[in-house]
Amino acid sequence: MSEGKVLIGVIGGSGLYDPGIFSNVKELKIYTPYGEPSDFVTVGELEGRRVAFLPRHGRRHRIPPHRINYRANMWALKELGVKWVISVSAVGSLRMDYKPGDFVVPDQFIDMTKGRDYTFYDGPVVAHVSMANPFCNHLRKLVIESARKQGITVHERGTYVCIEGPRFSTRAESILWKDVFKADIIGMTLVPEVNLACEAQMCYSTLAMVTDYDVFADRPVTAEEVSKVMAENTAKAKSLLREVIGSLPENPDEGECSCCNSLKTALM
Ligand SMILES: CSC[C@H]1O[C@H](OP(=O)(O)O)[C@H](O)[C@@H]1O
Ligand SMILES: Nc1ncnc2[nH]cnc12
Repeated sequence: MSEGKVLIGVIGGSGLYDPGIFSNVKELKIYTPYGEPSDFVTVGELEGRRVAFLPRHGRRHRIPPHRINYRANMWALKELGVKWVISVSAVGSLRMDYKPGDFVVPDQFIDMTKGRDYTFYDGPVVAHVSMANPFCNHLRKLVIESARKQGITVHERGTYVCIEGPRFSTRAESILWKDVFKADIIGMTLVPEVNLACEAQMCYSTLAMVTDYDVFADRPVTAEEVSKVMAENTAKAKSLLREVIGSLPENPDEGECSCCNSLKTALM
């Protein structure tokens, strides 16, 4: 396979620190204007495509959600030529019918984070990207179809509420997210990854794995529980990634969509 652009990027979340399914693997240290990404980027081949993998918490899960250098991570993927980003995340469920072990492909988010670096456009160039449809619909559809093909339980929609962390929610907060905000799933890492992808004009979809019922349910969630359920389900996540990656176009010009032009109407 020719060296060249890497069109597909995978960001691994809690429990997914190593793709383990690539061949001809190389590890790249990438320097960015924002400092270091969370780890080396592993570039390899899968289903005839060149794919880059980056664990957002670092391989040994050393970086908490509020300390992740999201700008460096997204810059590194863009620098490699990535057009499609599939981000894998562990999430809590805010509804009983989204069960631990199920997958969700969110279509909306609510941002409850407090102090992250949200933009590549800190001035003097200013951009206001649209977040009306924050995820790439083409990529979402591919992820959903791939899950169905593999017989994996997947929920086609969901609003992800992103909290600052690293603590889990109080019971009062959890009930607020669920009953007032009407969010479906909860995590700590979607923002600002999703909006930086948009600013970088990359297509972005999240493959969220439900690891627990959030604390509105009777039992408080623990990090141990999240890791256990994630570990039980990483094989499913990997085979789903293989299916999605194999179904992406080999030619980058195929599948052009509005994500690739998000700056057209955003710059001041
Ligand atoms: C280990 S529990 C909380 C942790 O898991 C999720 O991370 P990720 O989205 O990277 O899988 C959640 O957002 C928290 O960061
Ligand atoms: N219940 C929860 N709250 C926040 N982040 C999570 N990640 C996984 N489960 C979570």
